[in-house]
Amino acid sequence: MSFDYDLFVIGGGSGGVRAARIAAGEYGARVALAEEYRMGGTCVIRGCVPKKLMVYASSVPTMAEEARGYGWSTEVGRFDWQAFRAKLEAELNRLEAIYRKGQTGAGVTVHDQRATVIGPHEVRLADGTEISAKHILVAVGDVPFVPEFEGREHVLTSNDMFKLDALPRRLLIVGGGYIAVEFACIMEGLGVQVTVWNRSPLMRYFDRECADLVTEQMQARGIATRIGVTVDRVRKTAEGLAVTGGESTETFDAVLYATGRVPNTKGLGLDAAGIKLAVNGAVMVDDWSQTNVPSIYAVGDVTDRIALTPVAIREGHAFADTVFGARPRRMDHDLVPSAVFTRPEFGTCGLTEEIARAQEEIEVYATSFRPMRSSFAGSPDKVLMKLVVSKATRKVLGCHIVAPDAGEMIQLAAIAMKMGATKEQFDATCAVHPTMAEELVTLRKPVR
Ligand SMILES: Cc1cc2nc3c(=O)[nH]c(=O)nc-3n(C[C@H](O)[C@H](O)[C@H](O)COP(=O)(O)OP(=O)(O)OC[C@H]3O[C@@H](n4cnc5c(N)ncnc54)[C@H](O)[C@@H]3O)c2cc1C
Ligand SMILES: NC(=O)c1ccc[n+]([C@@H]2O[C@H](COP(=O)([O-])OP(=O)(O)OC[C@H]3O[C@@H](n4cnc5c(N)ncnc54)[C@H](O)[C@@H]3O)[C@@H](O)[C@H]2O)c1
Repeated sequence: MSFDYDLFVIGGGSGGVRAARIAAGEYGARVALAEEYRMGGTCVIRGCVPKKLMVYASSVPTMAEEARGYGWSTEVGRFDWQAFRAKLEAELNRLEAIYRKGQTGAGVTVHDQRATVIGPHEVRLADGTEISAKHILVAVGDVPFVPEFEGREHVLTSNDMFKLDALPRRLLIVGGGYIAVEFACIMEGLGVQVTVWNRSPLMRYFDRECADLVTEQMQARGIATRIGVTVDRVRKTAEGLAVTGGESTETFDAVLYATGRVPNTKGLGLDAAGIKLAVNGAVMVDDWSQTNVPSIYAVGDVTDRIALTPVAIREGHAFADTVFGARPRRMDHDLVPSAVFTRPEFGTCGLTEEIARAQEEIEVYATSFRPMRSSFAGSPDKVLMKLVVSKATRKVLGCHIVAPDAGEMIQLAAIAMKMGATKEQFDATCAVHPTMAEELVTLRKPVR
């Protein structure tokens, strides 16, 4: 049977572009890709990249404060959101062009429109064109989830945060995961009065001690938090958006919902093609990212495994190696490190103390202190370095860091953990002095 292409990729985000580029560029496959919005996907256009640039912008007042602590007579001045937004848009256009060039340069045919699946080897583009392919890769990502309540149409999602006409004076953020706490710190840094409402403690699935320290420091910076509350309704009034949760009503200029994301499979034709979906719409795949329909694979957030860009990229790459490169490779989802870009940052890899303790006997090594840099500047900020160690094997099961640049530090600690390093091997590594990270190799006695 002959097909128009060897591979048709639906979605030009982290997972899709990597798979398409490797299949076409390295293995010579005939590949087409459809993207309905902007090339690069969530990470490049409305996720990691613009978010991190906003993190940098929002960190400047803290830097200025610190500079004063070091003897500089500096004032931070006024933040110009319009100027920043114009630069951000130019940067995203530049990156989008690079991603597009990466595809066309590798020989991928790009269709700038929506595609849906109409059979095991067939897709239909929004303009009605039908295309056949030996393999189809579903890499459509996920979309913000906003629960049902009265006034839901008045709230924003993370997609809107990069395009605001003006910064709100008073912002309510609902949720307590990555997106909620990152935007809380960003907006506070940009001068917005921020309140966070969540039904459970912030960063619930993270190491409790670390999540609590990040929460305390967010509160110390002036971010108001209300835990154990859900929103009943949002009403537009002359003063702003009146939000009612439980007994009380407060008024804000904008409300951001960051209550998770759901797989983007609505209307994609997957059930009609016989593909098994989970209850939340996620595409069910095996370790090779293959669905129950052998010609159709899926990678990235749409599979609801670990929703991070480097994971989507590796799943896409492993798929291309396996199917087109005759190099069978599976993505290893164990010990994937990540960072929450709060202020201070929170880097994490492996098991939380709570999960590890439920599984086996452990020792916990931890230290919390005011680092030299902030202590000299007169800032109360504290850092926390923590190792969770198996009593039986001595392996470091979890490493959790709350500190400026914790994302950079956890990347390196994760290499040792992936190699199976024991606590004694961490200890055998000589410290770099004076640094914060040296504490990771000088934690002598367990605290628990
Ligand atoms: C605010 C925010 C911040 C984030 N920060 C980080 C971070 O700091 N670090 C990190 O690792 N991860 C971060 N993430 C998560 C990261 O962005 C995702 O894990 C990653 O983008 C997933 O890649 P993907 O290929 O699965 O999907 P996506 O990148 O979402 O790509 C899917 C693409 O498919 C397109 N599409 C969908 N349906 C169709 C269709 N039918 N036809 C054609 N095209 C279609 C979409 O337009 C989209 O471009 C963040 C996410 C958000 C929302
Ligand atoms: N730095 C990073 O790596 C980074 C940054 C942003 C996003 N991401 C990825 O994107 C994913 C999505 O982020 P997110 O913050 O939207 O989701 P999340 O799953 O991290 O957090 C969702 C939050 O919403 C709350 N919630 C869920 N349903 C609710 C409801 N019906 N009513 C009230 N509250 C509700 C949950 O209790 C939780 O606090 C993350 O899991 C992560 O994988 C990663």
